[in-house]
Amino acid sequence: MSRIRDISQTLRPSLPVWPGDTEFAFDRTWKMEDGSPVNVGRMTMSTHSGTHGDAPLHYSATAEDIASVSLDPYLGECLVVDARAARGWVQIADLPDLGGATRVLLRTYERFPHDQWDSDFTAIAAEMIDWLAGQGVVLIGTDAPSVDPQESKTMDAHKAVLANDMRILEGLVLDDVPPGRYELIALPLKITGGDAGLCRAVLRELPDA
Ligand SMILES: Nc1ccccc1C(=O)C[C@H](N)C(=O)O
Ligand SMILES: [Zn+2]
Ligand SMILES: [Zn+2]
Repeated sequence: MSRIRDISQTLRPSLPVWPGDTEFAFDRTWKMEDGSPVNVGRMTMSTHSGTHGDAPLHYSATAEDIASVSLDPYLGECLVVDARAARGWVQIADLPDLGGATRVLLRTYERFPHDQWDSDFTAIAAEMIDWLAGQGVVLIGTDAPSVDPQESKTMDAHKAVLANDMRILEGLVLDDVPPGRYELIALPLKITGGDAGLCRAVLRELPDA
């Protein structure tokens, strides 16, 4: 059985979220301790909390919601890239030979900031998004909470993703993942009207070529 690497954040009440966004909350509405035959919980959270996939609707008011997008980009072979040397933005020069990979996941953190919000995360240069699209890349993933800087108002990287009809994964946890090729499985929740979908993202080792 090939090894599975969980590259997802854990949803919990102390989960750091985008400044001003909805805090993650979970409580139990049916309790066995109260005589219910089952335990049932409910969650309150932002669509962009934790590890998630953006829908085109997030950055274009007339584009597809997360329930409508094809699942193909979120399933299949990917390349994990160690981009920790990038400063401020990941640029084309920070990339290795992609070897034809169509899904690229970028590690920018030495250690993922599980316990505090990082406003100064490494974004992705829009020119690099365009270049990746030219290389046939259909999905870009990052351990950062966004492909654009936190204070961005122009959302250049998201707009480049839209122009190239690519897909995005954000909030991945890649600390212990050696660079290289893996099978990506990261299916966003199917939410009508959703501007993003929570993912349980995993990587599976590929059989030896
Ligand atoms: N929660 C937010 C609230 C307002 C503005 C951005 C966010 C984000 O989470 C960024 C998002 N993950 C993005 O796709 O860039
Ligand atoms: Zn997002
Ligand atoms: Zn985004």
